[in-house]
Amino acid sequence: MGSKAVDDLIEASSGVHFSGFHLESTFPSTSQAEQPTTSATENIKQPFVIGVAGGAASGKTTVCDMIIEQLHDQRVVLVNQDSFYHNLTPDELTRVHEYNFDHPVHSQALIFYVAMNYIEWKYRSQIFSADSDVRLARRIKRDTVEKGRDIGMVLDQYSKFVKPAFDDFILPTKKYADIIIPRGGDNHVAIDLIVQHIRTKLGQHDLCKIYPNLYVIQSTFQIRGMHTLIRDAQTTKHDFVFYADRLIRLVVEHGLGHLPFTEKQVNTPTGSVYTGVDFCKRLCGVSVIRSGESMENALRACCKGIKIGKILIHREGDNGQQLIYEKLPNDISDRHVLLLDPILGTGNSAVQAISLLIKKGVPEFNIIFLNLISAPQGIHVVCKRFPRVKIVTSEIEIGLSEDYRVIPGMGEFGDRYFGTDDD
Ligand SMILES: Nc1nc2c(ncn2[C@@H]2O[C@H](COP(=O)(O)OP(=O)(O)OP(=O)(O)O)[C@@H](O)[C@H]2O)c(=O)[nH]1
Ligand SMILES: O=P(O)(O)OC[C@H]1O[C@H](OP(=O)(O)OP(=O)(O)O)[C@H](O)[C@@H]1O
Ligand SMILES: O=c1cc[nH]c(=O)[nH]1
Repeated sequence: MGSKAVDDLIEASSGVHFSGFHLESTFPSTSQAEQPTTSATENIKQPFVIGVAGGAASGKTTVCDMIIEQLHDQRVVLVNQDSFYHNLTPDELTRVHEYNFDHPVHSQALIFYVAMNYIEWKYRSQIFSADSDVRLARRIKRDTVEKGRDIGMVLDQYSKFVKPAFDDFILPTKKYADIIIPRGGDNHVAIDLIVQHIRTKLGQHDLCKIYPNLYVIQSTFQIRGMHTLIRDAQTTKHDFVFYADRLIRLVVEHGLGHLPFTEKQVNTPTGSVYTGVDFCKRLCGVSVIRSGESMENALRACCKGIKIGKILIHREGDNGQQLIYEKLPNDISDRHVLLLDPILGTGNSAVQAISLLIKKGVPEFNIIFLNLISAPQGIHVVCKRFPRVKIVTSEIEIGLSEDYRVIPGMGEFGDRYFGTDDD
């Protein structure tokens, strides 16, 4: 079963097993997402499988592609039954028009067909286009125009194999469907609802429940307004810096709130005693050059005279992370470290930076990583590897694009903040 679909599935989910019907991947189940645990690595092994069925050319692939595109989540993959056909023997190839591709027994897709009927799916969805005429018309068009087949053969195959197989194997499964999508890819409302549902199941909205060390600052319309401005491609550099600075200041203040404190009493001018707390003394900042440097002023404005170290990581594509430069306080291992970088994308830069801090003797639980926006992928990577590092962010994103840009994101933060973009 070394098909590309299975390879994609294995590649997309680290630690995946594919044996028989048992898939093990990194998808969190809802029940797990609802129960925070202390070990973030323990609770993310359950697969979430959606079975999709429907007549030939009803739009299954189209709908699945649309859902996957909207989800922007590398954890979501399509396992297409078409990838599981047996190779035809030379004898079968000579009589290919007599071969019933639509009968499940003639392909390894049988296991999926059986699974569809007998396994207790997390969720079954079924797609039916408005009627069989539409499907037949689409099939004729696809097979003659795209595959160059003769129309007589297409109709012959339809009446001999496609229609009976639909009646025998597909239509009876309709009663098990949780959702029926009329009009396939044209049904944007149904697709949008399914996308929202999967997002919830994947915990994209609620990563804080999976990872107790992830803190997203409480959103207000002011904060949403600032995000709207910095994400808008039309925003001028001047405004981008102004609103990014405002947001950074909020994130920094929130991050400082996670430092330990000691109780302190003071006498007020009225002669009364006020019982409060004393700020944590042993701390420093570390900025990831260069975007992280945009957060230094806010940290200095909040913590008078704070020491700030620097780390430069060179990034080539997704994998070429390389530590180029570091200058850190000598006594960093005795300090709480506020790690500064406005963007958490794949998490590779953050992993490099945090690994260096740990190598320098900083305890993992003394590191607070401050950023403006975080992609779920980066959160998973950092939280799994360093479950005791705190991440403070102002918004969680939808995901990453194929070239590892944060989506919806705000483009190249460093270029927009420091004015080195082309415009
Ligand atoms: N107009 C229109 N065409 C669609 C729609 N959905 C799918 N199609 C077209 O119908 C054809 C078949 O769609 P697919 O998504 O490949 O259907 P499928 O159910 O995966 O097909 P099989 O793999 O043959 O079972 C393609 O040429 C699509 O472009 C739709 O909602 N409206
Ligand atoms: O999570 P990752 O996928 O590693 O991406 C995040 C990194 O990308 C950005 O820097 P960038 O490489 O754009 O450099 P810059 O700060 O110099 O603009 C950001 O400041 C992070 O360091
Ligand atoms: O989307 C991204 C990803 C990395 N760095 C950025 O500035 N933006």
